Amino acid sequence: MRKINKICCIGAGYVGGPTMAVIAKNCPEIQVEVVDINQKRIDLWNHENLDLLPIYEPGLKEIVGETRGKNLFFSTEVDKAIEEAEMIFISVNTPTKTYGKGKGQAADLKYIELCARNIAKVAKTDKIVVEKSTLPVRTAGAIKSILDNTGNGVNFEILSNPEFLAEGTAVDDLMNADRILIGGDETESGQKAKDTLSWIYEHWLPKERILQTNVWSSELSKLVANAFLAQRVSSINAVSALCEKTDANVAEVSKAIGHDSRIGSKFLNSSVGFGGSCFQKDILNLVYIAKSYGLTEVADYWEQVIIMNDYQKRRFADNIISTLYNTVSGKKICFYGWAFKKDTNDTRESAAIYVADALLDEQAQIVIYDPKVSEETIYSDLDYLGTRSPEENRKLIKVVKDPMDANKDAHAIAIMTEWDEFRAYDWKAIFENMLKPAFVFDGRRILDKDKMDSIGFKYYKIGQS
Ligand SMILES: NC(=O)c1ccc[n+]([C@@H]2O[C@H](COP(=O)([O-])OP(=O)(O)OC[C@H]3O[C@@H](n4cnc5c(N)ncnc54)[C@H](O)[C@@H]3O)[C@@H](O)[C@H]2O)c1
Ligand SMILES: O=c1ccn([C@@H]2O[C@H](COP(=O)(O)OP(=O)(O)O[C@H]3O[C@H](CO)[C@@H](O)[C@H](O)[C@H]3O)[C@@H](O)[C@H]2O)c(=O)[nH]1
Repeated sequence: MRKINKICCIGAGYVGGPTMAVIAKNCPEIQVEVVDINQKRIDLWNHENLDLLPIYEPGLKEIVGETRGKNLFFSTEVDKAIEEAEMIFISVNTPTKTYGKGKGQAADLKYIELCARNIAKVAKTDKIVVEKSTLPVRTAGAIKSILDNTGNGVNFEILSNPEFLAEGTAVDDLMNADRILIGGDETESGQKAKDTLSWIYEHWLPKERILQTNVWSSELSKLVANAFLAQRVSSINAVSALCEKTDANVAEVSKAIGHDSRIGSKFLNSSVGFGGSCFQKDILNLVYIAKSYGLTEVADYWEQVIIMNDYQKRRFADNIISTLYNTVSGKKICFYGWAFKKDTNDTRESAAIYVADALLDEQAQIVIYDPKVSEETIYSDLDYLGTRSPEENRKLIKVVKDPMDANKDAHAIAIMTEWDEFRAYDWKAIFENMLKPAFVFDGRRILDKDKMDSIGFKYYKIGQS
C-alpha cells in the first residue's frame, strides 16, 4: 500500500465539498484540492464569510474554517490539480438524461466523460481515479477505456467509491459512515489502489467498516441502496393513503412494524413524497439498466416506487384543492418549506415543486417561506418545469423572508419541509392572522393534531383520518 500526499476532487458540489472537507480534517498530512468549472461556486467556497458557503450543512462551515488554506483548497484550475494529484476523485453531477436514447431514465454521463478525457489529456504520472459520483453499472469500464487509449504511457487504476451521505446530515454521515465501499480490479495493482484509498478512510473509521468488492458490485450496490431506501418511503406512503380512509394512524403503523427487528424503524416516516437529487434519478437508472438487459419484470418492479411517489405528491395537491371547496383560484396558500428535507438548501426534485405546480395550474396564489432556500432558486425550480412562463410564475408566486408575512390572510398553509422551527411557531398567532376557516395541510406530520384542532384549525395530517 502506497501513502499519498496529494489528492484532488473534480466537482465542488454537495458531495465533493463536504467529502473533501472531512478528508482534509481527518488527514492533515494530505493536501486536498477541490476543483470545479463553476467560478461562482468556487468563489463562494473561498468566501471569507463562512455563512456564504454554497452548501448549507450543519457542522460544515466549522470544518471548512479549520482546514481551508491549510490542507483544503478550492479552485477552478482543473488541469493543474489533475497534474499534481496522485489520486483523483470524480464527483461531478450525473443527472437523468433529458434527450436522446434513454431520455428520462438513463444517467447522463457527459460530465463524467469530459472529466475522463481531461484526465487523459493532462496526466503525466500514474493516477488512481476514483468514481465518487453515482454511476450506472459498468461505467468504470468506459472510463478505463478512455484513459487507457491516451497513448501517453500513464497507468490508471479505476476505483468505484460511491458516497452514501444524506443531505442535512452529511458531516455526521461522513464522520461516522456505516460503511465505505471500495470497488476495484482484482489484480495486484487493483488491490494496491483499493488499499491506498482504504488507508485514507482508516484515518478516522474502523477498518471493519471498509468493504472491498469488485467494481461492478460497488457500482450496483449504490443504486440498490437508494432503491431500497426509497422503496420503504413509497411503501409507507402507500399505507398512508389507506390509513386516511380507515381509522388507522400511519405513525402507529410505522411504530408497530418498525419494532420488528427484521423490518427496523428507519425510513418509515410517511410524507408528501420523497425528493432530492438521488432517489428518483438512481431508481430510473436502475430501471433503465434492467430494461436494457431485457429484464422487464425487474424494471417494472422498481419503477412502481416512483409511480407511488408521484401519486403521493398528486394526492396531497388534490386534497388541498378538494378541501378548499374544489377551487383554489385566486386563493392565497402559504407554503412552509421548499427544500426536499430539513437542514439543507437543496431543492432538487423537492415535492414542494410539484405540489406548487399542480396548485398553480388551478390559479392559486402561493406565498413561500423557507429558512434556507433563496427566491432565485424557487423561481428557477418552477421555470425549469416549463409549465408556464417565467412572468406568470412570478405573478402567482411570492417568496418572503418572514414566516408571519407568508400566512397573513392565507386560506391555507401547506407544510412541505420538516424544518424544526415550524414546530416552534406560535400557531395561535398564525391562526389569528389567517382567513377562516383556517386550513393546515401537514405534509410532514410535524404538528400535534389535538393542539391544532383545539386552536380552531381545520388540520389535515398525511396518513391520519
Ligand atoms: N447530493 C447527494 O446527497 C449525493 C449523495 C451521494 C452521491 N451523490 C452523487 O454524487 C454526484 C455529485 O452529486 P452532487 O449533488 O455533489 O452534484 P452537484 O451538482 O452539487 O455538483 C457537481 C459539480 O460538478 C461540477 N462539474 C461538472 N462537470 C465538471 C467538469 N468537467 N469539471 C469540473 N467540474 C465539473 C459542477 O459545476 C458542479 O458544481 C452525483 O453522481 C450524485 O448522484 C450525491
Ligand atoms: O422516512 C423517510 C425518510 C426520508 N423521506 C424523504 O426521502 C427523501 C430523501 O431523504 P434522505 O435519504 O434522508 O436524503 P438524501 O440526501 O436524498 O440521501 C439519499 O440519497 C443520497 C444520494 O445518493 C444517498 O447517499 C443517501 O444514502 C440516501 O439516504 C427526502 O425528501 C425525505 O424527506 C421520507 O419521506 N420519509
